[in-house]
Amino acid sequence: MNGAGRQGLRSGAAGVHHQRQYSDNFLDGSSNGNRWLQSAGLQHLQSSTNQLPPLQDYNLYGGGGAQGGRMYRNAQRSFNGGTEYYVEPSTPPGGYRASMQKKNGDDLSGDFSPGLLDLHSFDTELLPPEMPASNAYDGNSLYQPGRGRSFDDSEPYMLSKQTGRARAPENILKSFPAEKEKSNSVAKIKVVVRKRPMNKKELAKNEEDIIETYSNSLTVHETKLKVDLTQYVEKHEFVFDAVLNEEVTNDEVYRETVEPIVPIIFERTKATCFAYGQTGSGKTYTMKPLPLKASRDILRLMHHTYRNQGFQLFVSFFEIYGGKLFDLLNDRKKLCMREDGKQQVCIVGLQEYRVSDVENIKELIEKGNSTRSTGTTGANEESSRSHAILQLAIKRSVDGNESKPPRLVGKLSFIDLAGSERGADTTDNDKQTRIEGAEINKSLLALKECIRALDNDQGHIPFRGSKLTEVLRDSFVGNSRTVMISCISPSTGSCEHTLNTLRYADRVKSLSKGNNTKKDAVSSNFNLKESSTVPLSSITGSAYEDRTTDGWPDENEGDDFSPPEEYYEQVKPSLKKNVKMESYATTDDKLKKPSGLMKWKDLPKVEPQTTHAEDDLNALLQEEEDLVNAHRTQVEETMNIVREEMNLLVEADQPGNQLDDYITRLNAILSQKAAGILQLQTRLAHFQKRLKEHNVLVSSTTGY
Ligand SMILES: Nc1ncnc2c1ncn2[C@@H]1O[C@H](COP(=O)(O)OP(=O)(O)OP(=O)(O)O)[C@@H](O)[C@H]1O
Repeated sequence: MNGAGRQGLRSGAAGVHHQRQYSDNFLDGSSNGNRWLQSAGLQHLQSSTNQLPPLQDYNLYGGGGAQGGRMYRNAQRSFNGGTEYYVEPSTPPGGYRASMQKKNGDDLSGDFSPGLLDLHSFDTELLPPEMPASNAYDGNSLYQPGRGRSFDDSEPYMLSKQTGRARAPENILKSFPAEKEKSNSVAKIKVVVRKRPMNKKELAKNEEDIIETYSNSLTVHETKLKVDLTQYVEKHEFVFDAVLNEEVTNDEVYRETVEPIVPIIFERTKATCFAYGQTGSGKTYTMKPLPLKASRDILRLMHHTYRNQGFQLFVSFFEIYGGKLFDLLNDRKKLCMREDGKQQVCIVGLQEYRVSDVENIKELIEKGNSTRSTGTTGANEESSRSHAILQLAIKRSVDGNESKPPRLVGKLSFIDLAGSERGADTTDNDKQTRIEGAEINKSLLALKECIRALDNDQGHIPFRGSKLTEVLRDSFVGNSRTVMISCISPSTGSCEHTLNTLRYADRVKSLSKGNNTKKDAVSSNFNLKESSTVPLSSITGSAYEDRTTDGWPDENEGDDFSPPEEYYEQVKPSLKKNVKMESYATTDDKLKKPSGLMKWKDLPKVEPQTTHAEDDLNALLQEEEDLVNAHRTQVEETMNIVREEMNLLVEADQPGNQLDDYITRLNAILSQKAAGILQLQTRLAHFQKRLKEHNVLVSSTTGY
């Protein structure tokens, strides 16, 4: 990984070379900075400071061709013609109405005039909470197509065209027992981790599964080298709202993440669900089924709980690539984002479709996916540099008036983020790659900041941090919910990226009020002894063979993705016999760690021979890391403060600006700045003192 290795520590007296990998800088795009601490009485220390984030990169913007995109690239067009459906694009103010029919698999590219989706004028403004019942109308009648199939309330809904099976409304309603109560209990921010199974390549390379999962926590077992070159395992523990292991199906993922927020988007809530993680960790696999499942539930609610209340469902799908927007439901038409006088975001030209049955939605999602994939060169390298955003908007006509455009009630946005490790590519020699890496960095950083602001009910939300957060602006104001799914790969080779992903998730979680996140055990505990004495035999691996050419079972084959029985019989018979559950407290049976192979048994079980000197050095290293982390946080905060100051200056220039208000806010900003600097200075002084205590001399010169 670029920008990973950061420092080493040399113990002169012992004559040994002690190295630790820092892997926390993917967000900063820091390059291969090196720092060498040389232990005291032993040698002096030389430090270089190039590990700081290249701040100027945050200003890089734009660039990028139009070939991004890979979301759901494995999507198959399972819809086989023969089904007629009707899709209505959104009706912009004073605009047009277009309809589209599909028969026998005809292409979807209808004659759509580009719509102007003005999020401010009629979209972001939410309806008042209550609408008089007398004004309610049946939204379906408004767009009842002449031909094609639309939802008819009188018929048993959810009649599957493929199977012809109808589901009884009572059963369906069971899934939403008490929407209102549910909504109150939905956390503002939910951080869920999903671990994917080992794939064929990893198995072929004899890689090990280093992630142990419990119901809401996990442990990463990182294999490291001790000073005497013996291996040991360092444990990193994390706690999240939920941890979903490799046996968890997409259905269960949906139930854990999105299902609880579906009912509350009828209650004027905007919710965002995004997947995050390194390339190949399962973001697309995880995100792909969610919008369809959510739409299905939304339609159920619309046609039962909220029957005849005039709700309508709209779909749009676009991607951000290199800071530019492309409409995935309109031949990758380039879109532009504008801000009006009231600082409301408009995505000019974004096509939005009104949908009334699940098949419509499925078609649109598949169309978007295929547009996305055909827009790429087919190389994953390129595709994982774009963010894909699918939005489901619930609208309602004002006073049942058909001539007026419907107003937004709530919105559910699904975001398949670019591979997180891409953000580290800012050192790449290729300018374009660097720009993209910087944009991804910016997006991830800005997303975290927005979530932080959101959860703290902060007045100022740093949307402008990136294109992604600007686009999602209206999802971060008012009543909103965020679900983050961190996708991780299980294998040894991905350890560093996995830790990065988990640390990012951990930060997001720790921003949340009332979080219960335990810190990464290693970052707060440098007890080498403890991490060395992990009972290696307790680590179980689980893997099973994939069935397709790209190393995975076909993700479209259904949600159930469990290891085939024959895998145990033919591929790893030992797995079945060696099943051994360690006595981990697991509250939820279905999330229990699957039985698996005892791993790392070949690894020498070295008793750590840590000396006092080594402990001291490790302690110093840890403190050094803490200092750098604190510095990083302080830089992030300074950037926010500077943005706030700039806003304040802009406001100060406005006629009629209140001097009192300006003075108060400036005072607050300056105090905040001073407090941040003071805090860092104190920490630095403490670290210097510790270095002195251990006779570590810090030299500012380059020589040893
Ligand atoms: N939980 C899972 N169970 C089975 N297969 C999975 C799982 N997660 C991911 N896969 C498979 O792993 C491969 C990579 O997953 P996916 O394309 O979703 O990764 P990604 O994180 O979206 O990568 P990129 O950022 O490059 O797009 C795919 O073949 C997918 O089917």
